[in-house]
Amino acid sequence: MNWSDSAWKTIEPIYDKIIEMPFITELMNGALPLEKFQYYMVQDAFYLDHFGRALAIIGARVDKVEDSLAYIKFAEGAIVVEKALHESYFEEFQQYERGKIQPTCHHYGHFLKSTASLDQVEVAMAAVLPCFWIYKRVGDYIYENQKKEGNPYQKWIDTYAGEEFGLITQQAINITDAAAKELTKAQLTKMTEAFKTASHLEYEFWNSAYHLKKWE
Ligand SMILES: Cc1ncc(CO)c(N)n1
Repeated sequence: MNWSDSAWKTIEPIYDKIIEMPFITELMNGALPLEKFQYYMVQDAFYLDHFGRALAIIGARVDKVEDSLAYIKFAEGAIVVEKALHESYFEEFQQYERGKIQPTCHHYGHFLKSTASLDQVEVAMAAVLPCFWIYKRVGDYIYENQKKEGNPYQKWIDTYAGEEFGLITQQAINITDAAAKELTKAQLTKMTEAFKTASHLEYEFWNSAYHLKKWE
C-alpha cells in the first residue's frame, strides 16, 4: 500500500465531517451568507501567501531537481493563479478591505511554514498534501451535488473541481509517495501525523469562517 492510501484512511473521519459542515452544504446550494464567504476569502488570501511560501521552501529543500521544479510551480500556482481568483472575487463581492489574519488561518499558515522550514522535507510534503487533496475531493463532491443554477459561488467550485487542480493534486500525491518509499517507519509516522494535523486545520478553517471567529 502507498503511504498516501494509508494516510487518507486515517483522515477519512475528518473528511466525512468536512463534507457535512454547514459551510460546505451552504456553499453547495448557494445559500451561504455573503458575510461568511467574505470572511473566508480574506482569510484564504492570507493563507495562500503562507502556503505558497511553504511550497517554495519545500522546492528549495527537496533532493530531486524535477521535484524541486514541481513544488516551485505549485508555489507559483498558489501565489499567482489562486490570488487572481481571489482578487476577482474581491471585486465581485465588493470586499475592498484586506482585513486581518485571524487565529485559525494564522495557526495553519505558520504550521505549514515552520514544518516546511524545520522538519524533514518528506514530513513537509505530507503537511501540504491535504491542501491539495482535501480541496480536490471537496470540490468534486460539491460539483456533483450542487444546485446548478445561479450559485454565486460557482467560480470557486469550478476551480477546485477542475481538471487542472486534479492533475497537480495527483502529481503532489505521486511525488510524496515516491519520497515516502525511502523512509523508516518512524519517519512515516511523522508524515502521517503532519498530514492529519493539516487535515484538522482544513476543517477548522471552514469552521472558523462559518462562525466568523476573530481574535477577542
Ligand atoms: C485553506 C485552504 N486550503 C487549501 C486550499 C487549496 O489550495 C485553499 N485555497 N485554502
